[in-house]
Amino acid sequence: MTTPPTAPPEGAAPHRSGFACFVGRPNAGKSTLTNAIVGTKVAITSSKPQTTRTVVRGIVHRPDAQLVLVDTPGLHKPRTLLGERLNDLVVTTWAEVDVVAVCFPADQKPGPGDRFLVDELAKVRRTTKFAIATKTDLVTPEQLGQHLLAIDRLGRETGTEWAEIVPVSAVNGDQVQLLADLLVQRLPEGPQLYPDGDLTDAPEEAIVAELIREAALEGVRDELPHSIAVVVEEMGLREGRPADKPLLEIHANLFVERSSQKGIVIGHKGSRLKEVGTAARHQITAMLGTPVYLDLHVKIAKDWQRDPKQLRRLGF
Ligand SMILES: Nc1nc2c(ncn2[C@@H]2O[C@H](COP(=O)(O)OP(=O)(O)OP(=O)(O)O)[C@@H](O)[C@H]2O)c(=O)[nH]1
Repeated sequence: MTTPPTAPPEGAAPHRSGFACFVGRPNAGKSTLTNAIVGTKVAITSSKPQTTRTVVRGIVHRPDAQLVLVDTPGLHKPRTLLGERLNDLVVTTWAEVDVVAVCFPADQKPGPGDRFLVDELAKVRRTTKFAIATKTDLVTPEQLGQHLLAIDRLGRETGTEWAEIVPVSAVNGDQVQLLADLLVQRLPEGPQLYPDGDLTDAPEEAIVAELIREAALEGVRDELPHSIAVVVEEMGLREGRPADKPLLEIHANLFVERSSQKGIVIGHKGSRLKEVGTAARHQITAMLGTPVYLDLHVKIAKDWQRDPKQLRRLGF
């Protein structure tokens, strides 16, 4: 029997591929760790990731594996129905990835916010859970020991089984490679999900556009399966705001193909567009950590999916 050309050489470890996501309180060190694992160039793909509600933050390409790091919006104690629905969305995403890694900064004791997050995570049965003690360079070995014990305790108290508890410092690179290896070990066998070259610098505009598109598709996916495109026209911090009260101002256009679709997106007297705006705003705020002013306009780009010029304009 001949071996198919795609099979790994005999004795070689099988190629693995899959998704992991870092979660944790604001400032836990998630982005810095992502950068450390992926390399200096954090990447995002233009193609749609397999999981629907996530944004690809970076891709680790290795001969033996492809590890795709995705972002989910932050989890918050829900005060409103929308808040609850956003949290449900996060939990759904956790169920779609292979590993969720909770970051606990070593210079802070795990608190009620961490417990809430871990409690929610515990509901996601199948996904592998890692605990990461981040910023280990900021504490003494004794303090780190206490921290690891606290993480272990939190796991037991919430019924969460940590597959690994890994201390890392993204700043001095300590244990970052080990963490990458441990994550890869938990990925299923599978081919590369993205081509090697499929990386560009991560523009926050792309993330924002994707979040708006997701919000706009919510509930109308069947009616408008692929007809919505979003382009962020302008995005920047509003000038003249105090440093501790930044406001991210975003102007975006939502393109549909026909006027009937415009009606669906806008809704009765604009009610639906308002909901879309609110949901997107919450998502963007949760993702980027800055309060957002979002200005959304719906436009028709006739049959954009069939028009190469329009497609380019819309970033495809
Ligand atoms: N000393 C030290 N500082 C770190 C380390 N990792 C991150 N930091 C710092 O901690 C702060 C927060 O790091 P981020 O990576 O932005 O944290 P984050 O979890 O992505 O934050 P949000 O985007 O707010 O959720 C930054 O000032 C980092 O420089 C580390 O390993 N050691």
